[in-house]
Amino acid sequence: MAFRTSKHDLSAGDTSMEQEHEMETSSPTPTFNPRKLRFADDDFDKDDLQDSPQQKKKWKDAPAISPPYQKVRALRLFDTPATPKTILKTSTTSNCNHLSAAAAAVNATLRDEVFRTTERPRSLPLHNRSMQPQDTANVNPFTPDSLMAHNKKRCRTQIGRENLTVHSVQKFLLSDRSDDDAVWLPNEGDPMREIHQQAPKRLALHDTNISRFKREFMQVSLIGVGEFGVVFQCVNRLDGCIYAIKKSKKPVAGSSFEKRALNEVWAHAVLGKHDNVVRYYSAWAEDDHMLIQNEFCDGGSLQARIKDKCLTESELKILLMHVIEGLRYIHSNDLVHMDIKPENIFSTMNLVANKLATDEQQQCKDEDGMASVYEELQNSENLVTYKIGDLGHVTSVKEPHVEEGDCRYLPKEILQEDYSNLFKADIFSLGITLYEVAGGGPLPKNGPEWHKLRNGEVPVIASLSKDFNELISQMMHPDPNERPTSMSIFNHNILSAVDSKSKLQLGLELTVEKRKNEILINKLRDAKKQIKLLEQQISVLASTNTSELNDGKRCLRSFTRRMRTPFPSHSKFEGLRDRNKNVIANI
Ligand SMILES: Nc1ncnc2c1ncn2[C@@H]1O[C@H](COP(=O)(O)OP(=O)(O)OP(=O)(O)O)[C@@H](O)[C@H]1O
Ligand SMILES: [Mg+2]
Repeated sequence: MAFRTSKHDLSAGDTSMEQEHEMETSSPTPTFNPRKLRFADDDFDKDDLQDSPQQKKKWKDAPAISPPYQKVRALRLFDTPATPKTILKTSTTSNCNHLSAAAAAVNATLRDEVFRTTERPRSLPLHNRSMQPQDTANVNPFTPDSLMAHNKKRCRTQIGRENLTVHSVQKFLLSDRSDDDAVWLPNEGDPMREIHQQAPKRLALHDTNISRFKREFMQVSLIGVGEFGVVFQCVNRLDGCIYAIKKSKKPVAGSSFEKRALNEVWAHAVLGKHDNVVRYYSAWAEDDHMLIQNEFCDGGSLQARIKDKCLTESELKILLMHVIEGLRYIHSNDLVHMDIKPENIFSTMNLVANKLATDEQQQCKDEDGMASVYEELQNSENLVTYKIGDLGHVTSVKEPHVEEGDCRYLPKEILQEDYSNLFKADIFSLGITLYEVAGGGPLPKNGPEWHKLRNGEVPVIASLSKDFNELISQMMHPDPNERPTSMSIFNHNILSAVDSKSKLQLGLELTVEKRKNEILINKLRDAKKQIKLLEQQISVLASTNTSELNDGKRCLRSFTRRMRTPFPSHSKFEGLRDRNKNVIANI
C-alpha cells in the first residue's frame, strides 16, 4: 500500500527558522507579516531551498522587512472562523510571541514600547530569548475556499515596517471582503513589491513554544491514547470548566509530524463549531509538543461504547443522523475527514439537558403534568450526541494531501491513490463503521475478508432491517460514484421517519422550549412584582407628599405666627444669640 506523504516537512521547518532568525537579527524592529501557507505545496519548500546567495544578501540588507519570500500569490485574512480579522476585534493580549496575527496587530500600538524596553514575554523558553518576537502568523489553508488562495487574482502583502501604522493594520484586518481591493496592494515599481511577493511558509512551531499547560490547567485524568497523541481530562483553573487536552506523544516541532499537528489545529479551528464535530478552544506549542484544547466528550469514544454491546438499529439511526450531519458540514467546507472510525467518534451525554430535565421536573411536578415526560427524558438513552473528532487527517478536496489513515476503514480507491472522489471515501468509512458497531466487527486489516468488504460483498447483519442493511452496503459500494452523498443520506427515508427524529431531538427541543417558557414566566413574575413595588412606592410617595404638604402648611402657619411674635421663647432667643456670636467670632 502506498501513501502520499510530505517530502519537505523537515526542510521547510528548518529553512523557515533560519530565514526568520536571519531577518530578525538584521532588523531591529519586527514587522507584521501575515503569510499565506500553501499547504501541501511541494514547490514552496523548493523555493525556500533555492534562494541564491545574492537574493539572501538582498533580503538581509533590507531593513525592517519580513523574512525572504520569492512569491506570495495570495494572502487572505478572513473574518470567519476565528481568523486574525475576528480575533483583532476581541484580542487585548500583548503577547508578541503568540501565533495570532491579530494579536500582533493589536500589539502594533505597543510595538515601540515593547522593543524599547526589550522585555520578553515570560513564557518564552530560553532558546527564544535572544530572538525578536515574531509578528507573523500562519494562514489557515482550510478557511473557506472562495476567500482563500484559490483566488489568484490578488497578491496579498507582507506589511513592511514603513507601512505599519495602527490605522493601516486595522484597516487591513477589518476591511470588508468587498473592500478587499482597497487593501494594500503595492504599486508596480514599488521596491516593496518584490518583498511582498514572497513564497509563503509555515511559522516554525519551535519558535512559538509557550508554557500554558500546568499554569492554566489542572490535569484530572488520562482519557485516551491514540497513535499520535495522549488526551487528558483537565479543568481550566480560571473558568473552572472541563476540557480534553490532546498532547502529541512526541515533540513535533521540526519533525515530520509538525505539519500533521498543525493540520489538526487548522481543521479544528475551521470546523470545531458544529454540534456534531468536537468543539475546539485553543492550541499551542509547548516543549515542542502540540497541545490542543478541545471540548471534553463525557461519553467517550464510540469504540469504548461498543465494547460491551453492539448498537441496536434505533441507536444506529441516531449515530448515523449525528455523524452524517457532522460530515455534511465538513463536506460543505470542501474538506474531508479521512479517518472516520469508532475511535474518532466521541459522544456527550447531554448532562446539562439531563439536569435541566431534573430541575424542570421538580419545579413543574404538579403544574403541568410534564413529570412523566421529563422522567422519560432523563432516563432516555437518546440523550447522547455523537461528535466527529480527531481531525488530524482532514484535507481539502481542492488540494488533497492524503495522509496514511487506518486501513481497516479506508476504501480501496484511497489505497490505490485515487483521490478523485474523497467525499465518498468518508462515506465508505462511515458505512463500514456502522457495519462494525452493528455487530459486523472486528474488521480485518487485510486478507480476503478485507477485499470482500470492498468488493461489494458486505454480509447482512441479522439484527438490522433490510433498509438499513441496504444503506450500509450502498455506502460501502466499490464504486465511489455509486455511494450516496452525505446530503442524500441525511435526507434518507431511514432518517426522515418520525421516530428517527428521536426522543433526543424531540425531548431536547421540548426541554429548551419549556426552559424558555420558564424564563419568560419568571420575567413576567418579576415584572409584576416590580410594578406592584412601584405602585406601593407611588402611593407611599403620594401620602408622604400629602403629609409634607400639610407640614408645609403647618410650618407656614407657625412662621407667620413667629413673625408676629419674634422671640416667642427664651430658648430660641438664646440660640439666635449664640449663632450671632459664632458669626462674629468667624469674622
Ligand atoms: N474531546 C475528547 N473527549 C473525550 N475523549 C477524547 C477526546 N479526544 C480524544 N479522546 C479520547 O482519546 C482517544 C485518542 O484521541 P485521538 O483519536 O484524538 O488521538 P490520535 O492520537 O489522533 O488517534 P489516532 O490513533 O486515531 O491518530 C480517543 O479515541 C478518545 O477515546
Ligand atoms: Mg484517533
